[in-house]
Amino acid sequence: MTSEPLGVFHPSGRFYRFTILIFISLLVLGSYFAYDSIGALENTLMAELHLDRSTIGSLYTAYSVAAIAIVFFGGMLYDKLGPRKASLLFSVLVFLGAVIVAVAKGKWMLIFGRLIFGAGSESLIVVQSAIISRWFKGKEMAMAFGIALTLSRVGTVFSFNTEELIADHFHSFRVALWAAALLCLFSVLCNLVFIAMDRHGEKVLSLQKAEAGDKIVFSDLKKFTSSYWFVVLLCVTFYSAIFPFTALSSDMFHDKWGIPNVTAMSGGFLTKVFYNFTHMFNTAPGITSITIAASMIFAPFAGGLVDRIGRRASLMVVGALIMIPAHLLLGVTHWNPIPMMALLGVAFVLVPAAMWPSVPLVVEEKRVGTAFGLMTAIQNGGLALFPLLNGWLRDKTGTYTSTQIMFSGLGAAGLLFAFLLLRADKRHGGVLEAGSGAGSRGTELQPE
Ligand SMILES: N[C@@H](Cc1c[nH]cn1)C(=O)NCC(=O)O
Repeated sequence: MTSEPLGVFHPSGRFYRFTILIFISLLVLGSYFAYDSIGALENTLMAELHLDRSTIGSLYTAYSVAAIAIVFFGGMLYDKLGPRKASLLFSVLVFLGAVIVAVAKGKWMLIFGRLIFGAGSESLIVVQSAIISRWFKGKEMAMAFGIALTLSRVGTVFSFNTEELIADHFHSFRVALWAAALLCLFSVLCNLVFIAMDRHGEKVLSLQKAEAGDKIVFSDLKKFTSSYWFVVLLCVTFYSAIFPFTALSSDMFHDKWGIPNVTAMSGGFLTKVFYNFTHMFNTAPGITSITIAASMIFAPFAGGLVDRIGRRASLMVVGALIMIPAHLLLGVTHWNPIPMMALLGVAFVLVPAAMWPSVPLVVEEKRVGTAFGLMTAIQNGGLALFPLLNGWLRDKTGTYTSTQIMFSGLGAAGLLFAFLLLRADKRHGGVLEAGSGAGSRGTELQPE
């Protein structure tokens, strides 16, 4: 009997797998754009809505508080709906939250919008991680995470480089916030394509029904090894020194170095966008986005490298180490900030590329959902606290020196956790340091 050749677009093939990856990545494009639209528009928002920096920080805090609550209590919802319906529900929440932010008349409505937005957005990111693990298990997993990060970062980089421009061009910051909401709607449409492809793939490949992504199963907590906990601790310290920093860094570049928010340029809107991108190093939000652009460009290559050489814990050590001088020099010197932002960019390439794909390697397969959910909840604890502290310290002291020392300290704590991870991984057989072929999925791991 001759077997039918499988088409190029068969769910078991690479082409199908990577196409589905594109849509699962675009699922969060809008939310990444909208997440940082606050940071990108901070000077305009502060002027137009009479907000202080602590309030800008509190908009990030509201996002993370909602995220922590939903990740802990949203488990039942996942159980009932499954990730496809849940992803749809959460992407609609993201869109709704972005709309509320766009129409908000003052601080409290903005905070309410960010709460709704955060509840949807972080859950969507966890579903995304669980789906990537499911489609790329034992395949190009770190590279897949890298590609997903790249497409997410496109949202962030565009946010920092177009939002002020949109507000400036249309003489209204609301148009810029509506642009963010529209992009969230685009992500809802991408979600529909992903759902169709995932359902088809599941049927054709007789895949196990997709499990709930992020339900926290409390009895699982004591089953996790120290390697997992060190990854989580590094995650919270590392990201607390990145996103809360970028939330206000455009203001720092404007305030401390006098760098403008948009380039003075006449012409049509698209000409201005193009000019702004090509002169990214001349604007405060553009300089903020250097770090993110580095991660956007290099994440898939770093992921491919991690798949091949392993050395995940060592790369996390290097990334955390680089962060310490980069933040410190931004705080205590008046040197050109671009090289420091580039250094932070290197850290932002290395650590996420090695960290997120490490999770499925250090926990048992059936606990991957819990592991990602818990890590996201704890990460958001830092993302809730540090933007507030950043804004508060800046408002109190009148400079960003103390906040930069704080971020540098977070880098030092991250370095300590990365070293402890390296040591714990040695004890657990070096699964994180192993390259392709040599690494196991850690199913034999036992709690200490
Ligand atoms: N939990 C997110 C936070 C975020 C940033 N922008 C939108 N949400 C996260 O940490 N994602 C991983 C990453 O490296 O961006």
